[in-house]
Amino acid sequence: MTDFTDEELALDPHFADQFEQGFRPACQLYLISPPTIDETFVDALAAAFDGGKVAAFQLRLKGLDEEAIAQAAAPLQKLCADRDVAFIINDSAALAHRLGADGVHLGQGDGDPKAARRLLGPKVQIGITCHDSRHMAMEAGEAGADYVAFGAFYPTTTKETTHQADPSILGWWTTLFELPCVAIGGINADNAAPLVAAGADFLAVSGAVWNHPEGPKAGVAAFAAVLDWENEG
Ligand SMILES: Cc1ncc(COP(=O)(O)OP(=O)(O)O)c(N)n1
Ligand SMILES: Cc1ncsc1CCOP(=O)(O)O
Ligand SMILES: [Mg+2]
Repeated sequence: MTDFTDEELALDPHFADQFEQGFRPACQLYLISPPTIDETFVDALAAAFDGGKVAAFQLRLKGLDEEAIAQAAAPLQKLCADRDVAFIINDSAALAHRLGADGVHLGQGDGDPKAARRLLGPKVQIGITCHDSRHMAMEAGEAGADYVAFGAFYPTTTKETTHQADPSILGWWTTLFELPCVAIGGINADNAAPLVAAGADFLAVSGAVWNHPEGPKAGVAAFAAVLDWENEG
């Protein structure tokens, strides 16, 4: 891995190209599936979409083989297409390619982003986990990612996490780079405001929606308090 010096951070031509003071769209919701689902989940997902504007949905099913995920994906991918929500596959560029998904999310151990780009072409979104690392985020940008994901910002029971991110990394990223950044980890409607204020382009959320006491529609609707949905037209 390359180590970037402070001078390189300031002068790297690739990143300098991305530096713009222009328009940045308002922060949006990026919904992540529960780690396990059953055949009724498509109804829960439709209810979640009824709660407010969801920009992207990630199918994140842990411990299932590719065939089982592909089967589960079909009705969910159709619903996303009908509701104009980007359909993102977790972990596997090969599966995203097979399904014709709108994107893939890759962790640091989920394969080479450049190989994923070669497989998926320029139109499919590639997101990369960068934990709390500025270095990983810049490498992801250089490798051609469409977004970088930082986290976990808050304690979560959805995934065992070993990295804790501070909101300042979002401010640092958005000041320097145009490439969107995603905040993830234990985010709910009550603790999201500092992440939005720091510059998160997307809030990636699972438990706050699926475990909301009044159901997923209310879980999504609760984010209206922190996301500028009214101004989006
Ligand atoms: C938007 C987003 N950000 C981070 C992750 C975590 O990815 P990874 O580190 O590969 O861990 P798993 O999700 O695979 O357990 C994510 N899925 N989505
Ligand atoms: C997948 C993932 N990666 C880092 S934290 C996390 C879990 C996100 O789920 P929740 O919003 O329930 O904390
Ligand atoms: Mg992964």
